[in-house]
Amino acid sequence: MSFLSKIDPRSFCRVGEIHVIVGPMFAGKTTALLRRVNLESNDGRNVVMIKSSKDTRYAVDAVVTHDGTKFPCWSLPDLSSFKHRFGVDAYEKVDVIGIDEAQFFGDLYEFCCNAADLDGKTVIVAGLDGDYLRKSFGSVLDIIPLADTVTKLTARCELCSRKAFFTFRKTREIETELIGGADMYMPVCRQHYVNGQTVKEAAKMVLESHEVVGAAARSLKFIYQSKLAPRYDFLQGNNMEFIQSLLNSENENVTGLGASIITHSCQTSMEQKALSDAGVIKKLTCMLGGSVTQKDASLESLATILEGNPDVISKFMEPENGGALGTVTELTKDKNARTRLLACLHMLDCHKEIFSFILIAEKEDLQVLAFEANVIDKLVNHLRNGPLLSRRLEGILIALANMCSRLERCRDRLLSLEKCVTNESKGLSVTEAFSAVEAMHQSFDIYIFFMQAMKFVTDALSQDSGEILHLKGAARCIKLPLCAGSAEGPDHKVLYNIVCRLTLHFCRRLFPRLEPMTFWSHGSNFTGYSKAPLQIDTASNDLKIFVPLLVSALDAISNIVVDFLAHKTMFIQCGGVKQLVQLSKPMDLTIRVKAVCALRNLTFLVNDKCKEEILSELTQLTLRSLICGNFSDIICYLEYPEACVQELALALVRNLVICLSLSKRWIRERKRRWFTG
Ligand SMILES: Nc1ncnc2c1ncn2[C@@H]1O[C@H](COP(=O)(O)OP(=O)(O)O)[C@@H](O)[C@H]1O
Ligand SMILES: Cc1cn([C@H]2C[C@H](O)[C@@H](COP(=O)(O)O)O2)c(=O)[nH]c1=O
Repeated sequence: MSFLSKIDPRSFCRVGEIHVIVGPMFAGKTTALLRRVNLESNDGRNVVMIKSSKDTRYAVDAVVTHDGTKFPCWSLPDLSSFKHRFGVDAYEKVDVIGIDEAQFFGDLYEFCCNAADLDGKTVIVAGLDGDYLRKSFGSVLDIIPLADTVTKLTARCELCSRKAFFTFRKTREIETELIGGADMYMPVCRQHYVNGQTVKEAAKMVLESHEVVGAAARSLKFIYQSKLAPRYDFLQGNNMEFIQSLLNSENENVTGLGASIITHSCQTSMEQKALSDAGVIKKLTCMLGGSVTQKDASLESLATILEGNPDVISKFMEPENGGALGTVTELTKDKNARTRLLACLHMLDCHKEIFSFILIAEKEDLQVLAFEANVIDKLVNHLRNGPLLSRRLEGILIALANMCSRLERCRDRLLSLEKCVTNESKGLSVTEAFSAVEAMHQSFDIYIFFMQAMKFVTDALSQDSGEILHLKGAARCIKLPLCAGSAEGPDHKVLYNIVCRLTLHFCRRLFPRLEPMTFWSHGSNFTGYSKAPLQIDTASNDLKIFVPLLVSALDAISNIVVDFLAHKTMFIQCGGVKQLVQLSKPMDLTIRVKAVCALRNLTFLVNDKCKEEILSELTQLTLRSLICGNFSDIICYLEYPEACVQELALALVRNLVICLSLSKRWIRERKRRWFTG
C-alpha cells in the first residue's frame, strides 16, 4: 500500500487544531474555554462541550465557571465513548469540541490526536496542569506536544493578591483527585505556596505528635481502668503536680487518663483531702462541660474523691468550686443514660437521695445501672450508719423503695443484706434500721414516708409479676374468678418472703399508732365506734398528718393482703380487720374508701377459717351501713353511703359469698333479715 493510500481523504478538506488552556484553579480556564467556544459558535461553526462526569460541583449537564456562567455539555467518564453516545452522524457535523476538567480524562491524548489529526476537529482543552502538590495532573501536559497553542492563565493569590500560579489544598486529604471548590482549595503565589506547604507540614507533625500523645494516654487510661493496675501514690514527690498537669491538658485523652488514675488509685481520706486541696475538684468540674467521655470520667473521679468524706463533700459544695453541685445536678438530666446515673450516684454521695432517685425512679435502664453500682448496699449502709436527719431518711426510704419497685434483684439484694446482717448479729437489719430511725424521730412525717416507701414496694410486688398483676386486677374489679394456685411459682417465693417481712414489720408498727388515732378521730368522749359522732377538727394541724398517713397505710395494706393467704392470716392475727372496720366508719371519705377497699382485698379468695375470723369483726351492722346507709339504731352524719363505698362494699360481699359454704349460709341468713326487716 502506498503512503498516500494511508491518508484519510477527509483530512484534506478539514484541518484540525488543538488549543490548550492551563493554570491553577480560579484562573479563568473555564471562562476562557467558554469564550472561545462561543466565538466559534458565533462564527457559524458547530460546537459541542464535554466535561468530566467526576465533577458534579455546580451542575451535571453544564460547564459552569466559578462565577456562575454556564454552557450545556456532555458529562462523560471518558472521551472514547463520546462519538458513540453523541452519534456518528452528529459527530461528523461537529466542528469544534470543548473539553473542560481535562485532567480527569485518562484518554485525553488519543482523543485529541484522533479528533484533530483524523477528524479535522478544533479541540479546545481546559484543565489543571498541576495538582495541589504541583505535580503533573492527568494527561494534560501530555497533549502539549500536540497543541497549536498553549495558554497558561493565572489567578489572584488569596493571601497577597499577587499573581497565583499554583493551587493550595487547605485540607489534610492526600489523594490526588479530590473534587472541591473554594472550601478546599485556594490559588496562591509561589511564596505563599511554599509557606503554606511548610505550615501544613509543621501542623501535620504537631497533629501527629498530638495523636501519638493521645494514643499513649488512651492506652494508659485503659490500663488504669483495670483492677490489676498499680496504684498511683499521689502523696509522693511531685506526683500530685503530674496529675494536675494531666488534668490541665488540652488533649481529652490526657485529661481522661488523669481522671482514671484518680478513680483507680485514690483510696484513703488523706489522698482525698490532698487531691481536694490541690484543686483537683475544680479541674474535674471543668471537665463536666466536655464530651460524654470527659463527663463520665470526671463524675467517676469526683465520686472517688468525695466518697464517705464529709469534709471533702462540703468543700465540693462550696461556690468556689465552680458551681460543681449545680453542674452535677444538671447532668442528672443528661441525654446519656450512664452520665445520668453517675451524676445521680454523685448526688447520693452528696446526701441528695431524694432528688437523685426521684429522677431515676421511672427509668428501668438507670435502675439496672444503679443496681450494678451497688446502690442498694450504699443506701442500706446509710441507714445502718444513722442517725439521720428526717429529710435524709425520707430520701433513703424512697430511694430504696424506688430501686426495689421494678427489679427483682434489687429486692433480693435488700433481703440478702438484711439476712446477712441478722445472721452475723452485727449492726442493724434493714427492718431494725427502719424502726431505730423511727424511734429516733417520733414524727408522723417520717411515718408517712415510711408508709409511702412500703406502698412503693408493695405496689411493685403486685405489678412485677404477671400473675400477681392478674390477682390485683381481679381484686380490683372482683369479676375475674381465679384459681387458688395461680400465685405460686419460683418467683413468688422471694416476693412472699419480702411481703411477709414487710407485713410483719408493718403491722407491728402500724397498729399501736392507728389505735389512738382512730380513737381521737371519734372524739374524746368515745363510747363505741358505731355510736360515736364523728368529730374531726378540720382546722387542726393533726388532720394534715392523719389523713395522708392513713391513706398510705391503707394502700399498703390493700396491696399486702390481696394475694397470699399467709399475709391475710398474719394481718388478721395482728388485729387488722378490727382496724379496717373502724376506719370504714363515717369519717374522711378517702380513708373510708381505702379501708373498705382493703377489706375487699382481704376477703378475696380467703378460706373459711379466715372468713369466720373476718366476719366476727365485720358485723352485720357495718356491712349494712356500708351498703344501705344508716339505720335508726346508729347515730351517724351520713344518710346514705357514697356510691364508691357502696360499690366496694358490694364487692366485699361478693368475695364473701364466692365458693365458701359458710359465707353463703351467713349471707343468706343475713340477707333475709336485712331485706325483710
Ligand atoms: N483568587 C481568585 N483569582 C481569580 N479569580 C477568582 C478567584 N477566586 C474566585 N475567582 C472567580 O473565578 C472566576 C474564574 O472561574 P473559572 O473560569 O471557573 O476558573 P477555573 O476554571 O480556572 O477554575 C473569576 O472570574 C473570578 O470571578
Ligand atoms: C488542585 C487539585 C484540584 N482538584 C480538583 C478540584 C476541582 O474539582 C477540580 C478543578 O476545578 P477548576 O475548574 O479548575 O476550578 O479539580 C483535584 O482533584 N486535585 C487537585 O490536586
